[in-house]
Amino acid sequence: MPKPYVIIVSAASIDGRIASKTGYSRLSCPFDLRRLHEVRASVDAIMVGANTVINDDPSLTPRYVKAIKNPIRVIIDGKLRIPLTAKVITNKEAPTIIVTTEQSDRNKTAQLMNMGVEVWVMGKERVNLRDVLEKLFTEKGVKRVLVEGGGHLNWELIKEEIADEIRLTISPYVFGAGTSFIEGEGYPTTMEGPRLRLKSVNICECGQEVVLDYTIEKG
Ligand SMILES: NC(=O)c1ccc[n+]([C@@H]2O[C@H](COP(=O)([O-])OP(=O)(O)OC[C@H]3O[C@@H](n4cnc5c(N)ncnc54)[C@H](O)[C@@H]3O)[C@@H](O)[C@H]2O)c1
Ligand SMILES: Nc1nc(=O)c(N)c(NC[C@H](O)[C@H](O)[C@H](O)COP(=O)(O)O)[nH]1
Repeated sequence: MPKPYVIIVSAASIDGRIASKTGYSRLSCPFDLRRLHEVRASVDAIMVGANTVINDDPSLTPRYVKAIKNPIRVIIDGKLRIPLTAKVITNKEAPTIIVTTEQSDRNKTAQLMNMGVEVWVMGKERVNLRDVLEKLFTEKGVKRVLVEGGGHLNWELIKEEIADEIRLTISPYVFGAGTSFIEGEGYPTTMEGPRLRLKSVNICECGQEVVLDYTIEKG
């Protein structure tokens, strides 16, 4: 089945953390944020996990650049934990789809739908991310997806061999603990994980951050 091209973009400390142990996650400099918004403007959908919405309350709009359209916001939230006050729900600048499972509260589903949000139930206990991408492709015409984390969602997309490209900015900070860029049960050796191919390395305009771009080899 066809699926969209999937790019994961994050910023990490030099020890690979995208958030500290207290959930602090502002790592990108203004130049890097602008670069992130350029990617937002180039995609049809932006996907994040529930914890990223709960922690950061992002708008997920490409507002730092001139964009032709606002991409669809796709929130993966197996138990419908995100608050009804989240900007992805209350801010109507872009459509939002929340993807959940049969575990979620039906009342909350109804409330969300009343608030103009599309809710997709796609799985008994876990959302099947490949199905979500195929549905986005076939029903919404989504050809390119930007994934903005967090670590657990990133892991699932890597594990399921769904991600096509990784753009990781290394910022000049150390957290020593917290959420890793890719956070899951992990691979025992380099043999089990995906093979990455370096596409480009750039020093950010701020002079302190390094932007790594890797494609993920298939098969
Ligand atoms: N620095 C950065 O670039 C950056 C980017 C994004 C997020 N963050 C930070 O990362 C942290 C969040 O990361 P995280 O790893 O804790 O969470 P996450 O954002 O990856 O969300 C994980 C949650 O999403 C839901 N989910 C994901 N996949 C699912 C599936 N297949 N089925 C059902 N539900 C699913 C579940 O509720 C799960 O608990 C936050 O602190 C945020 O600030 C940093
Ligand atoms: N590339 C990147 N660098 C960061 O330093 C950071 N914190 C994120 N995090 C991604 C996550 O989705 C955030 O919540 C949004 O970056 C905030 O999104 P808004 O500007 O509010 O739309 N991403």
